[in-house]
Amino acid sequence: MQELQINAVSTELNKAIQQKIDLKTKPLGALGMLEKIAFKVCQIQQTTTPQLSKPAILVCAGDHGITQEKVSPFPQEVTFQMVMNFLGGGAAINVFCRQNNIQLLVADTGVNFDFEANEQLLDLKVRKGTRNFAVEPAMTREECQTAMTNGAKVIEQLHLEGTNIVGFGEMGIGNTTAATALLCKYTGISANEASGAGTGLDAEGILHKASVIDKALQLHAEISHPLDILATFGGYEIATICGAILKAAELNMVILSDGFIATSALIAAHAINPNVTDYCLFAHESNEQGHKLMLKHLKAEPILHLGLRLGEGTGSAVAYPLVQSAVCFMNEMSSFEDAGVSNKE
Ligand SMILES: O=C(O)c1ccc[n+]([C@@H]2O[C@H](COP(=O)([O-])O)[C@@H](O)[C@H]2O)c1
Ligand SMILES: Cc1cc2nc[nH]c2cc1C
Repeated sequence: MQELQINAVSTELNKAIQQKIDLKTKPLGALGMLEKIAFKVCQIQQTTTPQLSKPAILVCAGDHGITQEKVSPFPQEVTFQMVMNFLGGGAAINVFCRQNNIQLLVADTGVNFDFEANEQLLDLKVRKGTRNFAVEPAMTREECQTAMTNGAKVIEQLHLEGTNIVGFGEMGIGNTTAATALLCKYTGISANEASGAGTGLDAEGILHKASVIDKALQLHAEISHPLDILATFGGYEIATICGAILKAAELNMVILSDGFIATSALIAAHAINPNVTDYCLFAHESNEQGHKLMLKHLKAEPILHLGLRLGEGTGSAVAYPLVQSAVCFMNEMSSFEDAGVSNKE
C-alpha cells in the first residue's frame, strides 16, 4: 500500500463548533453523546454545518487457518454460506442497511470457496483462507499488503461517488481468535484476559482458545513491525478493513468503527498511523470479552451498549441514525437568540 498522508484533525474550529452546540436551545450538555458525535463530525469535516452523504458499509469476508485448532463452535463453511445470505438480502446487516438507507457492499477477501461471478460480490480474494498462525504466519507481508490496497481502492471509489461516512463489517469463522491475538500482540494484554466466547464457546472452549493464542504469541514472539503483526495473526478481511480505514482517514471521511474484529483492524491501523482514530466514531461496545479492552486502548467512547456480538457491521448500521440525529440538530435546531429563548444568567 502506498504511503498515506493522514493528518491529525485540525483543532482550529473547536471553539466555534462548541459554541454553536452550546448556544442551541437546551441546557449545556443536555444532548449528551449526540453533542460529542456532532462535535466529532464537524471536526472531521472542518465545518459548523456538517453533512452526511451516501453512507456505506463494506462487509469483508475471509476464512482462517486457525480454525484447524478448534477455536470456533461453528464450521468454516458458515463463512461462505453467510456470504450467500448477504447476497440474498437476508442477513441482519441487510435488514439494518435497508432500514437506514445505507449502501451495503459485500467483498470476498479470502473465503475458502469458489463463488460464481456475481456483480453484487466484490472479488477481492487474495487466497482461499489464511494459514494456521499456530504453525506459521497467517499471511505473507505481500498478501497482507495486497488486501490492504484492495480495501483502500474500494474507499477511493466510494469517495469518488460522494460517500463521506463509512462503516466496516466482517464475516469469518475463527476470526475472533485472530482479532484476540492482534489485541494481545499490539497492546501486551494477556491471552487469558483478552479471550472470549466468539460465536459461543463455553468456559472450557475459551480456555483452549486462550492457550492456542498464548502458544502462537510465543511462536511469533520476535515479530514487532505493525505490518508484520497484522500479517502474522490477522486475516484477509481484517487487512482489507485496515487498508480501507487508513484510506478513509486520509480522505477525511467519518469512520464508524464496529465490533471486536472490525476494531482489531482499527488497532492495526492505529499502530501504523495513530492519527486514524481522529476520524472515528465508535458505534457500539460488543459483548465479546476483549472489546472493552480494545476501546480502552483506543481511548474510545462507544455510542451504543446493546450487547451485540454479531459482527457484519451491524453496530454501525444501527448507530448511523444517531449520527444523523447529531448532524440534524447541529444544522436545524434554533439557538437561544433565533428562538427568543432566555439563556441562563
Ligand atoms: O463483532 C463482534 O464483536 C463479534 C463478536 C463475536 C463474533 N462475531 C462474529 O462471529 C464470527 C467469528 O466468531 P468465531 O467464534 O468463529 O471466532 C465472525 O463471523 C464475526 O463476525 C463478531
Ligand atoms: C450464523 C452466523 C452469522 C454470522 N454473522 C457474522 N458472524 C456470524 C457467525 C455465525 C455463526
